[in-house]
Amino acid sequence: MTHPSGVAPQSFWTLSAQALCAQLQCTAEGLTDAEAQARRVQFGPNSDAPPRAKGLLAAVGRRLREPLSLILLGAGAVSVATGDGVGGGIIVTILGLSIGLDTVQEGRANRAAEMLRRSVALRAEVLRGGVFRQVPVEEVVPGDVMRVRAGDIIAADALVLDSEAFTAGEAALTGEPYPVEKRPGTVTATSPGEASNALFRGAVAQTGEARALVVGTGRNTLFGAAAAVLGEGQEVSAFQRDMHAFGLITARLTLALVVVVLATHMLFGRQVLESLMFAVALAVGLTPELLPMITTVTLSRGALRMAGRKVIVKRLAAIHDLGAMTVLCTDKTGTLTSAEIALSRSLDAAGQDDPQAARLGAIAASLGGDRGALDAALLASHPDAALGWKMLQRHAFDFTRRVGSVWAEGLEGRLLLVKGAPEAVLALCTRHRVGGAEQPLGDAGRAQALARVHALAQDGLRVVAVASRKRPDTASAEQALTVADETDLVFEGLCAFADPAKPTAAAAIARLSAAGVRLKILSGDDPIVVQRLALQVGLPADRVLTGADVAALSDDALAVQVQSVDIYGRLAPDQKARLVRALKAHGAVVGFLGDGINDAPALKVADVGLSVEGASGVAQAAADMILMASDLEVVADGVEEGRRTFVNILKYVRMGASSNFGNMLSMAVASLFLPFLPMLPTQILLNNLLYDFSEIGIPLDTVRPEAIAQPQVWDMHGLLRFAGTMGPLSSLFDLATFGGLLWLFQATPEEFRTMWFMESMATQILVIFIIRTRARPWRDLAHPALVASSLIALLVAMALPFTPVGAWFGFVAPPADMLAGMGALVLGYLVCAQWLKAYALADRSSPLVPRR
Ligand SMILES: Nc1ncnc2c1ncn2[C@@H]1O[C@H](COP(=O)(O)OP(=O)(O)OP(=O)(O)O)[C@@H](O)[C@H]1O
Ligand SMILES: [Mg+2]
Repeated sequence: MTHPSGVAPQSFWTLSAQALCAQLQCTAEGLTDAEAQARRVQFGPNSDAPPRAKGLLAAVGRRLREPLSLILLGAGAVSVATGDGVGGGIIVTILGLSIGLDTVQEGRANRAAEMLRRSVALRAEVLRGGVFRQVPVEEVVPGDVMRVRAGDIIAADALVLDSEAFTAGEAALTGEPYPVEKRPGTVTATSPGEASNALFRGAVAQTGEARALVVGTGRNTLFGAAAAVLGEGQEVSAFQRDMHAFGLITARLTLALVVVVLATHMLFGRQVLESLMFAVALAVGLTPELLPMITTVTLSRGALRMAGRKVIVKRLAAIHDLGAMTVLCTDKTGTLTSAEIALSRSLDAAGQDDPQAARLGAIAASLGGDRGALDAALLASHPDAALGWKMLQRHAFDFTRRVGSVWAEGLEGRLLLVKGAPEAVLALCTRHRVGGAEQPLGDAGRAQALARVHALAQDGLRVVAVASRKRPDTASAEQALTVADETDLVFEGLCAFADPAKPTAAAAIARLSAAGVRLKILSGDDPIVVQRLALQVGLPADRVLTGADVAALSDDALAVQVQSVDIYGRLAPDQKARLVRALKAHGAVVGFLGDGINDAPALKVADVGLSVEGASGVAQAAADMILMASDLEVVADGVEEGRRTFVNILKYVRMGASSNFGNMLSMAVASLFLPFLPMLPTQILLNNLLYDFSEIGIPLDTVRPEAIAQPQVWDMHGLLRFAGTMGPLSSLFDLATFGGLLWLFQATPEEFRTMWFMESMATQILVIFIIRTRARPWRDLAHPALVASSLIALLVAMALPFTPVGAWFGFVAPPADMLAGMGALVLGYLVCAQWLKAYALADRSSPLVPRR
């Protein structure tokens, strides 16, 4: 078999199909399963990125290479070398345990998320063993015969074998702004822009259908990099940025603290190795090393729960964005309406009921239609309309001009059939058909026709106008149709479609609005139809903007208008995206829900792109989540899950920012004044491991409805306020502990360390039950898993000093009076924390919280 580089991707279109088949050792009949399998091995998966090492070993290796792990390993080795075998063993064991805990948890979470992602992976249709089958895009191999239809993203570089009205949008690849017609044939030009017989991976099929021979896959394609739309390469979300910023702050604080501690110890002439180990242990204690794991586990758990509620998450971080969403923009058809559009009336140019307009429309839909609902409804009304007709040329429906045409030959001779939005089509008509005869159409006639459209729209009917024209016989069938052909038309009549509101829509909108999510309709349809629908589903519809209005507004003016206007009609695809951008500019977190080719730009721009199963490939590729049922109820469910997920992540962050951080800080400070170390390095590491263990139940924790009633945004100020309140509280009790141990009980260094270990474990672990909720702890019970992980960790910490194992760590069994004192302090701390919590968690007045 020839290597892929045997086919020069730069100019494969200059070769014939036979020549390419010979090179690729295949036929135009496609591959068998066995051949495809072998080629998959030989050529690799059809994806942009080289497969990342995902094995267990790789995951462990990644963690071992982190600076803290390396330092710990070094510290362990030094301990062993200096004769402290037990100390070295403990360090390495603790490191191993914490890496193991992390890897297992995260690995499981990642696998679950990956399975979900795969279930909605884009598919391509290829000929295998003689029949067309849907396979994941990754499995397309050179030699496959692939079928591409309107709305698909083209999965591989391929040579067209046959095509029907097929056009492809290559704007992102070649820069050609308009869809280009693709048909079989020979091309001598080497420039890809002129390769009218070639399909390129990453282009978008706009209309029609084609079969093509795959010649290049994955990175062995002409525009491999530009085709990243197919892959999972994704921008960093606001949530990931915030998490990263938080990580950076803690890392800097940790580093500063460690340097200060180390320098001071040196200055005081303490033992170098011991001071170093102490500083390293502090750093380990301070680092929220579980944050990535907790985040991944919580998010993937959220993704699983969402899957149970019919939302499949493609990009995990988008779960948080969904919970933070303040505005949801949606397309109209299919989400607010049932999408089972049916033709309800066909009118002639004079407004009389007459099937001719629908019949002509059905011919055009049948010969050169898209996979949209309107064409489907036309076809359903006249299934046999196109019998005896054949298409010569077509000009693809253009969502910006809202006109499309087909040049067809049939019973009535050669006719150009044009259909589209009434105002657009009527503007191109100079005549209309009255009683079978063509008559001039003046401004008055056009106004009459538009008034009829208006009346139909008032009844909630969407209207499409149909026009025709004889094309001069001199025009050759080869000559492509252009905009210039769509002039001087004869207005044939109107087709009106019923597209009733979904019965569930109003309730779902009310639910979203109660949850702080404002809905806006961004439609390409007639503003009157959109407005009527808005009223039916309970949206304020007193003001409506059209595409023309939007185009006339400056960015600044638009940013103001979008705040108050919720209904938009006659929008072009890029205007949908512009509105989303305008909303984002004002700090809204914007979701977009849509299913069409015309929705893809807006889906990409939105913070959360939502699409529907069965939507066009471009829309699905641009989306972050796929709804398995096109229903706003499902979105509302997803929003809840997104918020629940975020609340749990925040619990972990808050824990780190208060008790844990406070304890480590107190220890660092104490080490400067005490004549001995307040805790041994191995004890700190153990402390940290047990604390980490206590928190692995957080992703499962329950969340009360009132905690997720409003959009959740990451609020750095709120977090600082929290840390600034709870941190000092923790330090206060640490001071009390130190003082009590030193002066009241005159504890030995060993007793001091043991007590301080026990006290800090108890406070750190137990405070989760206070922090996790705004309510009283006993009114909002934690999930059993969190209770279990916390209590187990606590039990181990409390029992250890009384066991022989404790002695390895340098613990001693403390006397009863010290224990009683400690119990009282822990209780006091928890009571104070509960009391201060209301202040620390006070509602922030963030500008991101939406108006109700
Ligand atoms: N296949 C078609 N043939 C003729 N006209 C069409 C066709 N598709 C769309 N149109 C016209 O273009 C307009 C905009 O298209 P469409 O309504 O699909 O946009 P949209 O933004 O997806 O709308 P919606 O919000 O209803 O989903 C339609 O109202 C109709 O007038
Ligand atoms: Mg639509």
